Parts: sequence; structure tokens; C-alpha cells
Amino acid sequence: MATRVRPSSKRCAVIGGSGFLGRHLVEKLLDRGYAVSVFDIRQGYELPGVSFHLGDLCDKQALLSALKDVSLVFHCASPAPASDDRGLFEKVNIQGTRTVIEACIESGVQVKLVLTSSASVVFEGKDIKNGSETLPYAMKPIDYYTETKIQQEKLVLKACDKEKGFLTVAIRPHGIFGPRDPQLVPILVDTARRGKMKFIIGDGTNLVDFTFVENVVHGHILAAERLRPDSPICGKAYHITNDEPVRFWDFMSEVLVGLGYPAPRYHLPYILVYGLALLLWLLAMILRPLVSFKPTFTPMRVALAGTHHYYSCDRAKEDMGYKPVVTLKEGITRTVQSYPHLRKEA
Ligand SMILES: NC(=O)C1=CN([C@@H]2O[C@H](COP(=O)(O)OP(=O)(O)OC[C@H]3O[C@@H](n4cnc5c(N)ncnc54)[C@H](OP(=O)(O)O)[C@@H]3O)[C@@H](O)[C@H]2O)C=CC1
Ligand SMILES: CC(C)CCC[C@@H](C)[C@H]1CC[C@H]2C3=C(CC[C@]12C)[C@@]1(C)CCC(=O)C[C@@H]1CC3
Repeated sequence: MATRVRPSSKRCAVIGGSGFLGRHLVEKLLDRGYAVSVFDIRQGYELPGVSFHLGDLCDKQALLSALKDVSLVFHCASPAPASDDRGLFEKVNIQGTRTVIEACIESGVQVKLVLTSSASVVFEGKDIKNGSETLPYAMKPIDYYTETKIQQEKLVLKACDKEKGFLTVAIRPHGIFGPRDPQLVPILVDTARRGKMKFIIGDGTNLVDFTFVENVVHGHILAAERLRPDSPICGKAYHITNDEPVRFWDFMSEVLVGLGYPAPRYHLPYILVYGLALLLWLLAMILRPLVSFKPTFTPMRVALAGTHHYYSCDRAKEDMGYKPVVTLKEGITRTVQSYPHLRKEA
């Protein structure tokens, strides 16, 4: 009978480790003495202590070689929400996550899987104020990305099996920002440079969670280290936020002004902008075979910009001792400083 090697508890794998969150997670894991195997479709950087395994997470054989001798797996790979490609989301977030689960189970005796889910799995485009993890999954998710993140989270939590030694947990961050973020600040600045950030959608008082990337990393590592058969976190989902809901438009203004752009000033009714965004989106879908254009103000972005959506992280505080490690103010300062190339030229 073949003997199985018990994996080193200080070796872990980060699927999606070349991405924004993944790389921050890898850096913190290295600080904490872990050796890290990154699995991704691209190699984003080089670091001592990190081995890269390039491949698609839908390919089980490729995954199995990256998970060799690993007892802890973080899964934070996903296509970008802006890609709006239903087939790709289904393939990567649903089929790919099934493959990740199978590979984890086949690869080791005791394996822990920490999934990066999203707080958006309960968001339907209507106000959520201090939402807890007891909220039901969205019946009408706002886009394909969210639809497949729901399926992905369900798969991972359902797979938790203490008898088989396969332990899972899902972290639900919201609005991650920080140095090297490829979407929030770059899209915001691009919109400002094209002169489209003059307007506030709605009355501007809607509160939202924006979460500094290091707090999201902290939540992942706490979850990984507390994930044991006797722990209450097995098979559960946890909101990880900055615990400082902020007005969406105050946050945007602070980042814009920090980078030298004017803050938006004029108000437009939410329902009008949402209706226009929906029309444009439909038009883009119909014309897709002939011309390709990507509207900036998608229905999803307008819904996120014009409603309340902030979440309670009390469950993470109680079960994992979570507390944000970087304040919103400090997070914004560090983020703005990290983008000198996006500053408005004088
Ligand atoms: N950013 C945010 O505000 C939030 C993000 N999340 C979740 O956090 C996670 C990380 O997001 P973020 O760091 O922003 O995203 P990134 O796009 O920066 O990182 C994801 C990484 O996964 C890679 N990847 C995509 N498809 C595959 C595949 N088939 N096989 C292997 N690797 C793949 C990407 O490569 P490539 O770049 O080439 O596509 C990228 O390197 C995601 O699961 C996302 O859903 C949740 C809440 C909020
Ligand atoms: C054009 C402007 C109205 C908005 C510019 C900023 C937006 C690009 C971002 C504001 C809120 C962000 C957000 C996400 C992506 C970037 C924003 C839309 C997510 C959709 C990323 C993935 C998730 O899981 C949820 C996030 C919610 C907030």
C-alpha cells in the first residue's frame, strides 16, 4: 500500500496568488514563516520562498502537482467582474471550484480550504444595512459574477467534512482597496480623466463598506489558523470588513482629491441613472456581434454607487477574534501614495 506523506503545516498554496488580493496574502504568509506555492494562469512577480505553478484551475492534474505536500489551500482566483463573460464565470467559478475541491480531497490526508467569496452574494441591488451572514443568498443576483460566486460559496461550504479531514470556510470581503488594486482606483481615475466623475448618483448619503486589503488578508489568515475540526468556523461564511461604513461618494471623493482630481458635485436621480445604465447595457449586448463597447456606468456599478451596502463582521469578531488592523483613513492614505502614476498632471 502506498504511504501518504503528511504535509508540512507551514506549506500552503494560494490559487490566484498572482492577483491583487492573492499577492498581498502571499506576502503576509511569507512574513509569518509559511512556504508558499502559487497556482495561477499567470506569474505576476518573483519572491524568495514562493514557487509558481502556472495553469488553469479547471485542470485537476495541474492543480494536483501544485498542491503536493500542502495542508492549507487559499482559493482567491476569479475572472474580473468587469469581464461580464457568463461562460467564463461558470467555467472558472463553478466548474473550476469543483475541481479545486476534488484536488484538495485527493491531495492529502488533512486539508483546509479557505475560499475568498464576496459579501455581494446577498446583494440584489437594494439597501443592505449592517447585514449579517444570516441573510439569504440573493435570489436575483446583480450580475453573472455574483451569480457564480453564490454557487461557488455553496459548493465549498457544503464540501466541509470533519470525518474525512477536509475543512472549509468562506471569507466574504467587500470593496477591497489598497496598493496594486487593478480595478477600483484605476477605473475611478480613468472615469475622472474622461470627465465623467462630475456627478453623484442619488443624494450621496448611502453607506458602503470599503475594506483595506491588509484587513482582508488578516481575516483569511485568522480563518486558516482557527480552522480545526473542533472550531465553530467549519463550513461557515464570514464577513470581513473595515468595520467603518463610509458614504460611497465621500470615499470616492477622498481618493480622487488625494490624487489631484476634483470631487463629484452635481446630483443625478438614482432611478434615472440606473435606467440609462440598463438601456446602455442592453444595447451593448444586442450590438455585441457588430461593435464592441463597454459602458463605464454598468447597472451593477450604478447599483453599488447608489445604495447602502454594509455588513456586520460581528461573527468574525466572536468566532475568530477578528479586528481590522488598518483604519480606513490610513488605508486611503497608503493607497493614494501607492499610485503616483495615476496622479493628475499639473
Ligand atoms: N476586489 C474586490 O473588491 C473583491 C474581490 N473579491 C474576491 O477576491 C478574490 C480575489 O480578487 P482580486 O484579487 O481582486 O482579483 P484579481 O483578478 O486581481 O486576482 C485573481 C487572480 O486569479 C487569476 N485567475 C483567473 N482565472 C483563473 C483560472 N482559470 N485559473 C487560475 N487562475 C486564474 C487571475 O489571472 P488574470 O488576472 O490573468 O485573470 C488573477 O491573477 C476573487 O475571488 C474575488 O471574487 C471579493 C470581494 C471583493
Ligand atoms: C464609475 C463609478 C460610478 C464607480 C467607480 C468605482 C467602481 C469601479 C468600484 C466601486 C465599488 C466597487 C466594488 C467592486 C468592483 C469595483 C467597484 C464597482 C466589486 C464588484 C468587486 C467584486 C466584489 O465581489 C464586490 C465588489 C463591490 C464593490
